[in-house]
Amino acid sequence: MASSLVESLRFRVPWFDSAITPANLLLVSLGLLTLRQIVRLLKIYRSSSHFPTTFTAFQPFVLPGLLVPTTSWSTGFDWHWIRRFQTYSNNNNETVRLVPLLSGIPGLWTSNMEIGRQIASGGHRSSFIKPPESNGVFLQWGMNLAASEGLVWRKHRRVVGPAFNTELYKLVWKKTMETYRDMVEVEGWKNKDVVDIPVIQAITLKFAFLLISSCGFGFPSTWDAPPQAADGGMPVQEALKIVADTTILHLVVPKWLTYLPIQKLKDIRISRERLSGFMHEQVAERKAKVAAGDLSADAFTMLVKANQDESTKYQLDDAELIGNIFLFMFAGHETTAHSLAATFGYMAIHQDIQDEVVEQIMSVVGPDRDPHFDDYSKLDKVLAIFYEAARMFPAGHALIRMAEEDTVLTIPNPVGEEGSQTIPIPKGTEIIVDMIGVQYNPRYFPDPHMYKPSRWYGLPTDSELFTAFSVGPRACIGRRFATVEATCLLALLLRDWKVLPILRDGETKEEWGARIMDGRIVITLGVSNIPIQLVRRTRV
Ligand code: HEM
Repeated sequence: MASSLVESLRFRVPWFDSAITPANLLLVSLGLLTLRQIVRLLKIYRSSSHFPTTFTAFQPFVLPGLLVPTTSWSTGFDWHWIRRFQTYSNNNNETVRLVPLLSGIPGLWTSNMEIGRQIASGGHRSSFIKPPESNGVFLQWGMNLAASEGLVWRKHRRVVGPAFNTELYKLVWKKTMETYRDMVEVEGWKNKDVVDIPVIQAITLKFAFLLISSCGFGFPSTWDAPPQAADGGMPVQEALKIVADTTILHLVVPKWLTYLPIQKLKDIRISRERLSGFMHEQVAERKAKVAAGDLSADAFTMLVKANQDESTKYQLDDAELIGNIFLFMFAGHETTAHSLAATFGYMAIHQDIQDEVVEQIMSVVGPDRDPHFDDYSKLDKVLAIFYEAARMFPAGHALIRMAEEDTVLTIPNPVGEEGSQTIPIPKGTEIIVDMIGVQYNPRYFPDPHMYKPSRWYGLPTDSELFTAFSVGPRACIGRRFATVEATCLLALLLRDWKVLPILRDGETKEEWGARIMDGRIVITLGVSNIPIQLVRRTRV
């Protein structure tokens, strides 16, 4: 059939033979692909016409949109933070369609968590997946829980799930206490009554890093510089720090550049080589220890144990085990540190809330004894100040998904109207659960712009009413790790110190708050640099 068509064309079109060149075939194929893409985009565009449209120059989160700041005509990577009070209220809808005119594809952005639940809560049968291109940052060490989908995700979840257990959380509690004491000693706060901290993030980032190092990787870690390696090479703790700090750089720097005699670039390669060798040795060592029943409670050992306990069909290989351990570093380090920093910022502004929380710490723990892991669930006001800061600055600010097949969404009617509507969603539609939009949605939070930890008082610790860790099977597996660490650190620090803002001349606390408590997105959402002062509390 095809050959007779070619023959008849050859007969009727004299220049036919000379027209079939590789270049022309390539052009025609490209044309057909472009046409297919246009038809697909039109289908997505038409099907989402249910929602109000915001036009923009570029799609955010994708080059060149990533490089263009948010302005009135363009949505940069932080547009959902900058326009958090306008996007949904101006459109009178909890979901909007963002249509890029110059580059990118149209996408839906929603601030409604019932829609979010349908899209992002996952499980292995979901019609929505994370677009593969959004997983680059997670995939530098091996397949893992966050980057996988479907049955592969289920396999990872079966092994990773049991590693997050009470023994691990007790270890987090213990290491938080040790690290706090170590920090006070090394920073020289022990003999001071007033400590000025120009950027609290320098402290919280280091703290969260050491906690992941010790409780995730099982590395001995101290607030002081890491001990020198016996072989004179780069200490593994230092290698881990460089790896954590250069994640993005490693994605964009070509490998050959890391062979140039520029120390910073060389370090990217050397730290990775050092850690890779070390981690493979560690897997072997831990397998032997687990087999001998010699267990420590860090997530790495627990992961190896959970893997050994699985039937062979579901076991992860060494690269996948290592991929998951590094995932804990990427997913759990900055997120926890930023949320802690925001908590300190709000404590500095709200002395009344700080006093109320210290009262609870005193009544549960008392003035002198070490807090116990059993105190965790009783310190609900301490957890609440962390939750409320994490609500106002949700570190995981956007859950990006794509429809893997033609499907439907149930859209709840506006507040005050019963019922919902079902709308079709064609394959390929990108939907973003705007976690900033969700956390500032008045449907869920009256006065969403106000810091009110009392919203969370008395809430069971794992309640899904708190949504900044996401919800459902695909919610944050490190939630309890983060909240146990935060509760213990805040209880210790607030019991010893009063947190105050470092004000400029003539500045009020409110002005300080307006100047300082602004969002900054570098992969995760955090607050801009927060300067605080600690003043030792006098005990009566
Ligand atoms: C305040 C701190 C944290 C916040 C706000 C946070 C937030 C989130 C959110 C919103 C998700 C869902 C992402 C998505 O579906 O696209 C997530 C997933 C995840 N988080 Fe966290 N996280 C925090 C701390 C941690 C910690 C401490 C760890 C590990 C020790 C961790 C490990 C993970 C992992 C492994 C996933 C992927 C789960 C899966 O795909 O099944 N997170 N986190």
